[in-house]
Amino acid sequence: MADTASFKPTACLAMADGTVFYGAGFGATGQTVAELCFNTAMTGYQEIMTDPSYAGQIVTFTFPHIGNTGVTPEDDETGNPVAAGMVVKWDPTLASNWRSTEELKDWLTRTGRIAIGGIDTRRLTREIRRQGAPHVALAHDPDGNFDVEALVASARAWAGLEGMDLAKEVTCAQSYRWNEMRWAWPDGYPKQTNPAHKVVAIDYGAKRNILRCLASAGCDVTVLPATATAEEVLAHNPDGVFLSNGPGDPAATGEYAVPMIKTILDTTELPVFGICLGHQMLALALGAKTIKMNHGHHGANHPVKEIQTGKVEITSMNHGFAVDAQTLPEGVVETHVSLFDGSNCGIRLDGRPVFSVQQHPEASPGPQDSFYLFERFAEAMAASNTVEA
Ligand SMILES: NC(=O)CC[C@H](N)C(=O)O
Repeated sequence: MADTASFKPTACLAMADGTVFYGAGFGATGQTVAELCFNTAMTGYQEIMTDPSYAGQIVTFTFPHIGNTGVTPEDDETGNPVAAGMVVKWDPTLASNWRSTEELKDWLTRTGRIAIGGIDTRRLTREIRRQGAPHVALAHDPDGNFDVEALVASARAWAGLEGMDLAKEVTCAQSYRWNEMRWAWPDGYPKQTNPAHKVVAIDYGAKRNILRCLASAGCDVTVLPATATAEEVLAHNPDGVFLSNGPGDPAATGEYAVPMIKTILDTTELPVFGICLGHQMLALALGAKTIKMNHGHHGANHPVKEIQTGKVEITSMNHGFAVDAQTLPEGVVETHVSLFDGSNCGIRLDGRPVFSVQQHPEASPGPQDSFYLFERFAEAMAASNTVEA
């Protein structure tokens, strides 16, 4: 048995309500303040940590074996981890995978992300559900010196994600082209050499695998920064416009993104497809409202029903806000619904090739049931090109 009497914590997680968890720190030292969420996926901790949608959030992993596949640059959803920190049950498992190029611990240290192990993640998850996405301070000090009152005070002082636009911080600085497709054995990521559709993708914090799925569905993708105007989008003469996932409050990001989306909808007949934050902002542009959820959806096995077909897809989810289906105006149809809590998971504009979903059809990590949505977008672009011709 471990000698608990001599255990000296090297990390501390302090919640705004005064609850404190002690554990063993790893990764970077220092402290950070963020919203705490939990993710139930059994694989893909690297993709989760590098998903830009997690800016401003610390992720509790409910699956206990974290670290066992190490880290490889091939699995990054963007350059570096974006989530503010990591909470796990045990010390990270040593990497045991042929694709791994670095241990999880070393990667977190190198990229400046704080982690805490040795936490009763089941108890913590119940706390997150009870309190509803609590604000927390996470500190890692190898000497174990913590000013707990100051940590609690900084968690209390943090303004929270509501009203926060984080897309501006994680979007690309300049536009770029993308032609890499989905992973295919044994070649890794093949290139799309014969694209059929020109797509402008707005990067509110886009995951690479979304861009890969677009390329795999036959798209030649040009990625533009979050603040791109409708004129800048249309200057590329696209066949369709894609609105990406991203962090923060859709209403705050929508202050500049929604007018752009509205102009595209009002002045063109172009197909538009949105995922997650992109879905929420399309809904705002169509006149609906978004709401903050209690503890959100973060996992890789969330059942979503497509209302028209009754078909259920198992999906990847990562959101803390949702479209309020009660506020959808006439002409906007609810297409998908969460079977966990009935929250809205998809909309379409009646009679137009304009649609979006809350789930992550690119998975990464997670099941690929929803890939058909990329094909649907490609089909919509093919159909609208035929009409023009
Ligand atoms: N994955 C996302 O795009 C997340 C969207 C938004 N930031 C939310 O938390 O709901």
